[in-house]
Amino acid sequence: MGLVLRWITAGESHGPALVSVLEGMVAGVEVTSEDIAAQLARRRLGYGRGARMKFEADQVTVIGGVRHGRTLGGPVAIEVGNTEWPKWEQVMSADPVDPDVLADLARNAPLTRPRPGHADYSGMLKYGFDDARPVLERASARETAARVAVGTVARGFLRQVLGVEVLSHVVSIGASEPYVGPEPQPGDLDAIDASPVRALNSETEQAMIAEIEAAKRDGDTLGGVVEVVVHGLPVGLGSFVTGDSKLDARLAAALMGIQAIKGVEVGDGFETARRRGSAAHDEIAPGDDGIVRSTNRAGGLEGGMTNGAPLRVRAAMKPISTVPRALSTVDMSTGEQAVAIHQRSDVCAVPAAGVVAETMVALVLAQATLEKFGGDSVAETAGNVRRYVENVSQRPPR
Ligand SMILES: Cc1cc2nc3c(=O)[nH]c(=O)nc-3n(C[C@H](O)[C@H](O)[C@H](O)COP(=O)(O)O)c2cc1C
Ligand SMILES: C=C(O[C@@H]1CC(C(=O)O)=C[C@@H](OP(=O)(O)O)[C@H]1O)C(=O)O
Repeated sequence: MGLVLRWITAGESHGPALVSVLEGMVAGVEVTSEDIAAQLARRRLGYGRGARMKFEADQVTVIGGVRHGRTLGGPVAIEVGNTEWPKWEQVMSADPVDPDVLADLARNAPLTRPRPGHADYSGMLKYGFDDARPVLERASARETAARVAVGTVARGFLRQVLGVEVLSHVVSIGASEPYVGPEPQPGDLDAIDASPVRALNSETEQAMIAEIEAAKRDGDTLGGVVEVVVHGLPVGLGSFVTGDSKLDARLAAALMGIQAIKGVEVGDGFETARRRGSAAHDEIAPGDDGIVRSTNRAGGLEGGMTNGAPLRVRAAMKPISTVPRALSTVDMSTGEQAVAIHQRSDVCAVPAAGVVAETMVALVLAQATLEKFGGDSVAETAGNVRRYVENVSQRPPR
């Protein structure tokens, strides 16, 4: 399947910068460096993040594809500078480094003890490295900053052509009781962002904070579950005709592509598998203004297509792999039992993962929107959307 919208990132966690390119975006999407910086700032927040979030800043430079606050139709390229770079210049230099300096670096900071739960072990074997540095630098979730940068353009596009906002909230952290209640509305996003754990209500928020505090005290780490919700999508994004055009498949792949995401649920997900069919689907009834459904167990997706109900997908994040209470491993240079390195790390990054999950959903939805409606400018795509929405009849025949 040829994809009309593509994105790619490059860069290492402690390199000079991360870069991302978004190809296939129409002209006329309103986006500024401030908009990108604001999304990057949301990704840095959250109770339980580690020291690096405090002393490092994301420096945004739009390299191409945008002029006077609007996209031009060509590839959009964004750089997110790592302000920590001066301290890492020798360790991460792209050019050969003096062999004595290199030997010194290896002696003082040998990364020969792969950390369980990270890419270290398989990456060292696969690429033939005797050191985990070249693996962890790219495997690090620092890379998600570059995704959030181009995702800001996708969010602007969705807002302008479909009038939708992509939002998320944290459902649970560790063993905290999952949030149960009405799904968030676009107007709730500011309040969610103001919550230190991006929770929808204060009761779940307190339970989540308590979980993080307890894990921190025990030298441990946590994962959790986030939910992404989009209201107001038109019917028919994605398709049932092939497996790889199904929107649920594409959303799942995009969410699973986020570091540490180990499970994805669409709508009621795994809970649906426990129900009988009569209590698992969303019955259809005629309403005054088109058809109505009294439930949304499917999370707005049937047959790989949006069905007009709010889109609702969840992603489960495993606990942070770099556990302060060091895990057992093997020193690859000696073959001896050892403990994994721990210098610093997040206790919990679930609130940040929610912002990254929003980003991935926004990118996939922008891709599916461009596939269905085409166009080279916001005006053209929005016009195509308007004609379709006017013509598509959701009314049952009378
Ligand atoms: C926003 C975010 C922040 C993360 N921060 C850390 C961290 O500080 N320490 C850590 O060990 N893992 C962190 N991770 C997870 C690892 O990057 C990830 O588990 C690792 O690269 C292995 O990949 P996998 O879990 O997808 O198999 C973070 C993930 C995300 C999404
Ligand atoms: C830098 C970010 O996240 C990092 C993701 C990460 C990991 O292993 O994934 C490990 C930590 O970095 P370090 O090992 O340098 O302390 C996090 O701070 C970021 O999100 O901007």
